[in-house]
Amino acid sequence: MTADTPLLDTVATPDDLRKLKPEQLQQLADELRAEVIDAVSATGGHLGSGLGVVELTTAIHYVFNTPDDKLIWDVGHQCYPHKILTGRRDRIRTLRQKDGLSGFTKRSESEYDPFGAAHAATSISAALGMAVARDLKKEDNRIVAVIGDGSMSAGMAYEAMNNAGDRASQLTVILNDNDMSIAPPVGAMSAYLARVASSGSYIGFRNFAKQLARRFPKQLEKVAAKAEEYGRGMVTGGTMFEELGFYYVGPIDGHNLDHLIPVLENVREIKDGPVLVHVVTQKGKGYEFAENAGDKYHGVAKFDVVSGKQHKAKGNAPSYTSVFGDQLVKEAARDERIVGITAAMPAGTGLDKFMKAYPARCFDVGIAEQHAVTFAGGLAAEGLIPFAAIYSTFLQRAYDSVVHDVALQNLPVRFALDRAGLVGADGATHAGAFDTAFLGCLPNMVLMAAGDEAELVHMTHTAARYDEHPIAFRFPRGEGVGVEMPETPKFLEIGKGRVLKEGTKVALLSYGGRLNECLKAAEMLGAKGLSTTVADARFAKPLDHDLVRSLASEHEVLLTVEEGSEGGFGAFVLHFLAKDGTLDQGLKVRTLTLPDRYQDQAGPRDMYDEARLTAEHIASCAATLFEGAASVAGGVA
Ligand SMILES: Cc1ncc(C[n+]2csc(CCOP(=O)(O)OP(=O)(O)O)c2C)c(N)n1
Ligand SMILES: CC(=O)[C@@H](O)[C@H](O)COP(=O)(O)O
Ligand SMILES: [Mg+2]
Repeated sequence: MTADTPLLDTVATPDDLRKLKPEQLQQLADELRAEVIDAVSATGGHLGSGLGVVELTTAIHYVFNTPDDKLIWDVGHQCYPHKILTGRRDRIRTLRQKDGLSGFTKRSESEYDPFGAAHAATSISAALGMAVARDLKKEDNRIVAVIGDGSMSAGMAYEAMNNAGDRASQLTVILNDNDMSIAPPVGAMSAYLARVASSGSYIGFRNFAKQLARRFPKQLEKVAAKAEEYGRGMVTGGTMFEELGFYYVGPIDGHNLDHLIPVLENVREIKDGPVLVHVVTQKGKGYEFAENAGDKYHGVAKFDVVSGKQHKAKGNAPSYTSVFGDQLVKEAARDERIVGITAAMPAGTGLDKFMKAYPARCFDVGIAEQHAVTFAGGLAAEGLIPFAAIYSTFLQRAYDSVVHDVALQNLPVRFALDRAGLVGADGATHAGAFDTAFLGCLPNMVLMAAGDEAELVHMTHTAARYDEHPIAFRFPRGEGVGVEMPETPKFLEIGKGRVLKEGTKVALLSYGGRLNECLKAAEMLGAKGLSTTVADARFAKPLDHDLVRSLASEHEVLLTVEEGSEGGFGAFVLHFLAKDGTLDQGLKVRTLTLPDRYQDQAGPRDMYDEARLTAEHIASCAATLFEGAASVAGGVA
């Protein structure tokens, strides 16, 4: 450890923290901040959000009796200071690495993480569930949820507040308002919070304590309470939360421990009903390079602490994200009906380029995937050509919108599904594992997966011109494989794959980003005398029946290979072969998919190795089958 942290060195758990005097807490917070910066400089990860909640984390653990009192972080990307204070400091430099600490809160990791997260806006619902469970069990602990202003743009937060505001259960929601999401925040709610935060000076804790004394424990008369509510609303602007049934407190300077601690101490005494504490913080606080950066160092590579310079590896090929973003801009120049939609991820999805080129045609709807999809449905219904660019994992949020609002009505929404397959350091919560399985069962959907970055150009072009059905195309995180890029994009024939290499004994049928591994596996098999065909299915739906049939009938072994879960492409191929009668003729067929479990974070290569989806594993599976074994050791069933 390089940071000088004499006080922090005495704090292994919140119990130690609670033995400190209040006047020692700022020093502790300063040391904690230095430790976070130092650790993340060595691991990379989410930095700005954690730096912004150093004082808040310190204050919460000081005031609340964690882990008996339950602390639930929304998303969990800001939880590194929390991990350091809750017995995990000795492993903090293993963050996001194989066998190391998760980058998010995780139940299996610590009793101080009562609810796992990584997707936004789950905290209030989970906290309310815990509060109600506590009441039913007649226990007496406190439940605290911390949610960011960006995550407050998600519908689930309001569904939860609507439910909580109607109940008498103790629940504290801390709104951590740093006026930032991943990108600058958007929407009317964000504007409202900005107005509240700037509407007057931060509420002093003395003033606040007086308010509390007036309201608790003796309930005010209904009319008097109403009057007080509106009076406070005019001063602080928190009326909206009050209308939802929350007792609103704030805004409070979230970096001022002298304010935070007494306010939280008072809030801790409130035993009836939900309270919302609005704290204002600065993302990246205390590290000038983060404070000054446009993205506030939301997510960083390893970096040099003194210069702030990140060690970003120079790619050998363009990233899939940038290939998609560039091609969409080209398509948009040709057809002004093309519009783009992102749910708070303009840079991550590559739509930032489109947004810059066509600001009036690009919509950041906030962290609202469900709305994004139905909104795209509305655009499509009126004849526009919407591209909903959403990470595979976040589309999970929007499943009914895809089914009910798009597929069932056969509206030609284009889904650009980035981060398909394993993503590395973000681990299981962010793996794009399931989209082929959950989209492929829907009538009307057309599904494509890009085998390389040139294919992604063609698929973006194809999606832009195809309007018979909703169409989704998936592509991996990170850089492409380095293939030559096409000068002119092609319109791909719907439901037709291609053969890249012809052989006679083994057929490898790839769907998506494992294509290059299949080509390498074919070389390995060739060296063993097993002549191998490699085909790229391009489409999971409609499936290329002629291609599948010919691969099945002209080879002794057929492997399907995909970066997706069971129940996806391989299952569709097997289903077709079974219906077609081809399976009755002695073909040896295996479906290579991600394993049927959630894989912890590691480098992507290691994760694919563990999933047995590298060239070596593919070749070994085929060779073993060819030699007559029924399955491959380790269990590709
Ligand atoms: C459902 C979902 N959509 C998108 C994301 C990606 N994402 C992670 S953090 C984040 C911004 C969160 O902003 P906020 O809650 O204000 O936290 P801050 O980083 O500002 O502390 C987004 C969009 C996600 N984790 N979950
Ligand atoms: C916490 C979160 O959901 C995002 O910050 C995510 O980690 C970004 O992932 P990418 O780095 O793949 O864009
Ligand atoms: Mg924020």
